[in-house]
Amino acid sequence: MSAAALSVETEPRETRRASIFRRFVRTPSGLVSLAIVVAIVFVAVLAPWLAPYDPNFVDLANTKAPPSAAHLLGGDTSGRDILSRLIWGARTTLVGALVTIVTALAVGVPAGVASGYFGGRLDRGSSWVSDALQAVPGMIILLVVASGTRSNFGLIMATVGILLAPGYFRIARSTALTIRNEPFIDAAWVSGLTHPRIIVRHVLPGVYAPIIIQTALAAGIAMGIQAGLQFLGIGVANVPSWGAMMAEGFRYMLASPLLLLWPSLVLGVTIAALAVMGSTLADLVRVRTVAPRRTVAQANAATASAAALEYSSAVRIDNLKVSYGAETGDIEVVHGVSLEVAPGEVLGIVGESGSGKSQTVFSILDLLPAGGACTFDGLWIGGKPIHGMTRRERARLLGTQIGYIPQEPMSNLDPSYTIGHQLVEPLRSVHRKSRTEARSIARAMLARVGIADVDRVMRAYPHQISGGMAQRVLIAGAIAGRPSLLIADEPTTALDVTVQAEVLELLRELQSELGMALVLVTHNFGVVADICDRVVVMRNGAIVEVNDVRSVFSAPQQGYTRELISASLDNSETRRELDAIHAAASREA
Ligand SMILES: Nc1ncnc2c1ncn2[C@@H]1O[C@H](COP(=O)(O)OP(=O)(O)OP(=O)(O)O)[C@@H](O)[C@H]1O
Repeated sequence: MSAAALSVETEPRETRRASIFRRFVRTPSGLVSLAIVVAIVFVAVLAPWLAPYDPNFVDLANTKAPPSAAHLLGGDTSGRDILSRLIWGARTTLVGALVTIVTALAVGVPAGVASGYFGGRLDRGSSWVSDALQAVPGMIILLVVASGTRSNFGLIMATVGILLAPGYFRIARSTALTIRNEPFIDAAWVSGLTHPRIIVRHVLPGVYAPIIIQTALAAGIAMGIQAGLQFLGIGVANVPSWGAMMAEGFRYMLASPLLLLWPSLVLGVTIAALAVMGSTLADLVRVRTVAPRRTVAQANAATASAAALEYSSAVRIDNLKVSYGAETGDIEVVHGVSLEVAPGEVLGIVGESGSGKSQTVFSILDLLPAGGACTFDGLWIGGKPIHGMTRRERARLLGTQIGYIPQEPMSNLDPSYTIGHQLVEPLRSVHRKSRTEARSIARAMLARVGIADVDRVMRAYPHQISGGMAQRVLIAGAIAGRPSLLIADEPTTALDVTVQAEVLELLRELQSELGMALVLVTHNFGVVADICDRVVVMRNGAIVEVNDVRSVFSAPQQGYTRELISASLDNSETRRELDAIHAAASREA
């Protein structure tokens, strides 16, 4: 591992946002639409200074007058200056759209994010409400609200916001659902972050781009609805509005077509500019869409019959059973597994694919996939009984007492944040360190796991570092809280052969230096021989053999264990072989 692996230049988050803005204004459609929207906002804000006349000032000599030097757009049917009314109408239109958007955002986004993130009954309930809202006839609701509130325009526009909220709900829900299933969310949870913090730090940044796009489009829709209502005569008569001007123009369309043309033109151009702005942004912003992986499941309450005894073990689980619901009934995939790891001991859990290794450690971590449920007679972590604890209490052990190193390093890091941020955040929120202290611990941890160029890695985004480096970063994060138990689920499987040896060596060093118990899930007996004190062999969801490593190799009790050992040693490199490969590679370099 060297700093050379960090060849790509680092690009801070702000720079990326700035580059989207630059690309947006470089496209002709982006530049023109933005210029129009900014101009309308400018006119609305400065209406009292820009309007040449009072918008309600009646000059009978100016009735239906054509454009002139004194009245650039002419006069309306009451002799009021059309330009002044259009300028003030911009203000009414923008304020109305703002009320709608703020309401729709405030209702739709939190509900959508919570629904997608937490799922379950909350999701079903909120989705039902959202579908119901979409099914109601909006115009009738608006007319009822208008008559019931004596045309209170603020309330009417807020009602439009509620009717538009399902659009925001759907976008926020689907984005949160996608992000929720990313491994880095589980990794954040395992590092001890709370749900609100994960939502704010990891989910909302993914939601904001599609929401901005939706807002541009919804603002146009809100203006259209507002004009439609004003066209029907809903609104305050002495407040100039584009919709009311259109209604008046419509009545005199044949005799004085300009009366209809001006308000239609400004409304049409504004809505079109917002629509173009939204679609240009949508083209530029790449919204992450990743296939769902796994979600945290509700573990069944333990059928804990064991007394609340304390043990001196780092972890002990008795009679673990894991099952998944299927149409034909529950399918049990782990059948009564019991194991115990002493403080400072390294236990390997080995077995072929599908033997139940990951399900066993996920049960200990309370991270079973959706649909999975586990029962056990007792679970103790750090000697303390865990059965009977709430999920929240169990979650507090993650990142403090238990560290977790996942299989795929890259997908367990949030691509939107720098490595430094992802290491510092749990230290600040879980371990209550100050920013400076957290940064210095993160730097020290990175140096400890063998990262040469700590400063650059702190500033780098996950895609700018290699897989081996990402795994070192995750190891640094897992040990930062000084856990007494470290669980590593095939931590080297996704890495190059040469890097695998280095990462194993690092794990071994850290384990003995920090005196942690280590549970290492692997399918490779070479890894077991290299690092473990004791090994549990699993097959078809059950333990078939438990022994110390020396005995397992010298006198395996089961034919299955013998097969696994010979398959591992035939097909894959032991660490010594890996070391030899690595040494040769270094000599050549
Ligand atoms: N989400 C799920 N739904 C249903 N069954 C599952 C699910 N996840 C795992 N299983 C089943 O549980 C059993 C044990 O899987 P587990 O992931 O623990 O295997 P493993 O030994 O860790 O394998 P690998 O080395 O491939 O990760 C398998 O039969 C698998 O099909």
